[in-house]
Amino acid sequence: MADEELPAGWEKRLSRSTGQHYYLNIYTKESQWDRPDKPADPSGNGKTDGPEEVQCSHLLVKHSGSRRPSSWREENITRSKEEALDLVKSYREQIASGKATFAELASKYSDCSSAKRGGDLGPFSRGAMQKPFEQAAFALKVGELSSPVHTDSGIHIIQRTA
Ligand SMILES: Cn1nc(-c2ccccc2)cc1C(=O)N[C@H](Cc1nc2ccccc2[nH]1)C(=O)O
Repeated sequence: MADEELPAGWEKRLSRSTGQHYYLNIYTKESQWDRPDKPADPSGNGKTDGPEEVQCSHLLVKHSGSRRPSSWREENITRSKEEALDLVKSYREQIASGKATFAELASKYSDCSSAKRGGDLGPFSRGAMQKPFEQAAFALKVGELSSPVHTDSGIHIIQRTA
């Protein structure tokens, strides 16, 4: 069945990381997960809610409940969520205390394929990543390290780099 016409001013986009569709207001570049039922507001509210785009690195520790409990490091990931959280806290402590750099630990221990780039995900705008990750990333100042962030992929530490 043909996809129903979208109200004027909206574009349907596909999120690279979640595989879900989201909707972009072509005037304000704001995005939303819910399908719009009225034309996009061209004026927006005039206020910008922080940056349009951020760049982040992350270190992901997957667990048995992850959406895809497999990675370049381990074909079948069986650790529990609690064990994953303990690991994430330990990595965060090593980075925060200067014992290791973010890139050193991400390239060795991250269960995301971005490990090969020291965890760098490149720049992304709202709507591109799973919501909990997006909310945490856009709340960080440049250089700041997040607390552990839970998504369907596992448990992340995020560092905003730009
Ligand atoms: C969103 N993304 N970008 C890359 C990436 C980016 C740059 C270079 C190589 C890979 C990999 C991924 C990705 O979804 N990886 C998944 C794990 C994952 N899930 C995420 C959820 C949010 C943000 C990053 C995430 N990474 C995987 O490898 O199973």
